[in-house]
Amino acid sequence: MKDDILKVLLTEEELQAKVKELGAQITEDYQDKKLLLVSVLKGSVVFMADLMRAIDTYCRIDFMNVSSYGSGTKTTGTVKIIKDLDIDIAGYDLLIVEDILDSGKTLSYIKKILMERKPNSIKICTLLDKPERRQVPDIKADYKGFIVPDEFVVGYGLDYAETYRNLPYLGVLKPEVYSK
Ligand SMILES: O=P(O)(O)OC[C@H]1O[C@H](OP(=O)(O)OP(=O)(O)O)[C@H](O)[C@@H]1O
Ligand code: HPA
Ligand SMILES: [Mg+2]
Repeated sequence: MKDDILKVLLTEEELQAKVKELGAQITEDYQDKKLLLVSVLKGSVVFMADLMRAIDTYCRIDFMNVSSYGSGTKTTGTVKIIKDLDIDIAGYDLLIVEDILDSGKTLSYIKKILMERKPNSIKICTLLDKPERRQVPDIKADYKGFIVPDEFVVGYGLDYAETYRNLPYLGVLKPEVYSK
């Protein structure tokens, strides 16, 4: 698997240090709030698992599964709900936890449908932001780890064709992997 990686963009140490920083900021900001962390499956699962342990205030967690990339590297533009939240979010301060903000279609769709359910507040925490690829201009992250260049990245939860999510770092694949 490691042989498929062309270059490492963010090391395990860099990712872990940033997660600690984000967790500390969220801890401070949500002291007196009713925090609900909403992890968007499957890409955010690794980030979520680390981030929640870097947060030192009361919180609940829930999961939502949406998908728009199928098995390729381009968004299909249609966001599908595969699994909805389990709990009624009215009155909660939601923090949507995402691995990457790319075209913006996934997060703008999720934010819109969750706002209709009248939570107390909604904010977005994304580990990665790829602003050069944005198609929905008004979607912004409230907490952001790193800005990444316009390249398809894998690892730390992010996949290509459902593979490479288990890499502990973030990398770019060799071009020949896509023609396999
Ligand atoms: O800003 P966008 O262009 O919408 O892209 C971002 C979304 O795409 C990926 O999810 P994907 O739909 O591939 O499903 P996955 O999380 O299960 O990998 C990623 O995890 C984000 O959720
Ligand atoms: O760069 C990416 N890598 C993996 N999944 C993604 N979903 C949106 N952008 C990406
Ligand atoms: Mg995702």
